[in-house]
Amino acid sequence: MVKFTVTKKDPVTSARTGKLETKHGVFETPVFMPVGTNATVKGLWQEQLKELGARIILGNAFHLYLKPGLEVIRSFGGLHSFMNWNNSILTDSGGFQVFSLKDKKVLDEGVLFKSPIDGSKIMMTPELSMEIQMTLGSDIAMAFDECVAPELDRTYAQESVERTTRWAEKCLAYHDRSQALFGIVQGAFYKDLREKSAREITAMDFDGFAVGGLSVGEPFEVTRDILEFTTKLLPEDKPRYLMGIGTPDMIIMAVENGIDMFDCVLPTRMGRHGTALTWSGKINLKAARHKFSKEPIDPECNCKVCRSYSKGYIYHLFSRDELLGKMMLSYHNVHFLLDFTDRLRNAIREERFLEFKELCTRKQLIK
Ligand SMILES: CC#C[C@H]1NC(N)=Nc2cc3[nH]c(NC)nc3cc21
Repeated sequence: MVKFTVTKKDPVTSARTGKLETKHGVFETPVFMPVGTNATVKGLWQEQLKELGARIILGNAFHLYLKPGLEVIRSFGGLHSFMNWNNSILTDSGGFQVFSLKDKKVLDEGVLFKSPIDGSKIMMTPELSMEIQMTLGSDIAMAFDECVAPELDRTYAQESVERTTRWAEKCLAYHDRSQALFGIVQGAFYKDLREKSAREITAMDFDGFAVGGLSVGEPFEVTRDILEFTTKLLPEDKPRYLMGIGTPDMIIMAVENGIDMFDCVLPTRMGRHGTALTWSGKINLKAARHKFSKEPIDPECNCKVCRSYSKGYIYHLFSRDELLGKMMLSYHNVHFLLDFTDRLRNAIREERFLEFKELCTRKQLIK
């Protein structure tokens, strides 16, 4: 179970702060959750995540079911002890991952696909997704949903919303509630389908609600419009989670619309490719202009990388494709987003949210 309380509401916007308690600790929201798909946040080890202040990370039912598999996870007594992480974990259900596989078949009982690891046939069902997540022992599990490409026609989008609702009912019927269970609202970019999905999913006994299927390449204004519409349909007293977002402009927009939780692979993915997030925007550490720079990545950042290493050194590491360069930028970017979210939370608490948003606009962190 999770205990969620709203602790402060912004007087002007839907932004709020909250407190979320799981059996692995208490943390404040809005919260950024680093993604640790294969039981690792790529490029950082758990002590570094802890020192950066990460209080909850993501795992993934689909990936962990394929490898190392449930037998190994069971033998370690769950994901927390397997990866030696004693803060909170949210596991995704696999819905999004199976959706991205090319040769899959969506049936009423679930999704039939070939394992990308050994080609074996697997039927991922709502029940199997729940079994996997209960075995992982995460603090928060996600319902198994059908993810569709947003450009799909309305007819299929409607069928998919109906399937996601039926699968949500199966998840609730099967789950033993040994962990919190969140429902996921779908409906692509159709407001009437978003309303239908929100009405059906929030009528069920979930501990929190996620909005899926946004920030998949659509214009920012479309994301904002659909998110504003959908979030208003979610109960105020339960956590609201926007899946898969994590750039400063998306975070500000999501929080302004009442979102409490968000996750994104971007900080570590961008880190591995040489891009750093800074308080004056993104910089590419592979650019030759940094070759002789004695400066830190970001003079406004107090992370260990910015306190000890120069852009010139990191440029050199990337020029030799050295592992350490990727690790340093991943560390810095995760720190940046956790620090950004901390400052955002403080701004809401002190009724300075719009001031903070204005500061981010001036710094060209957001549009
Ligand atoms: C359609 C849909 C949907 C959501 N369903 C589940 N189970 N997980 C997700 C993970 C995501 N990551 C990103 N990144 C952009 N978007 C996501 C959306 C979902």
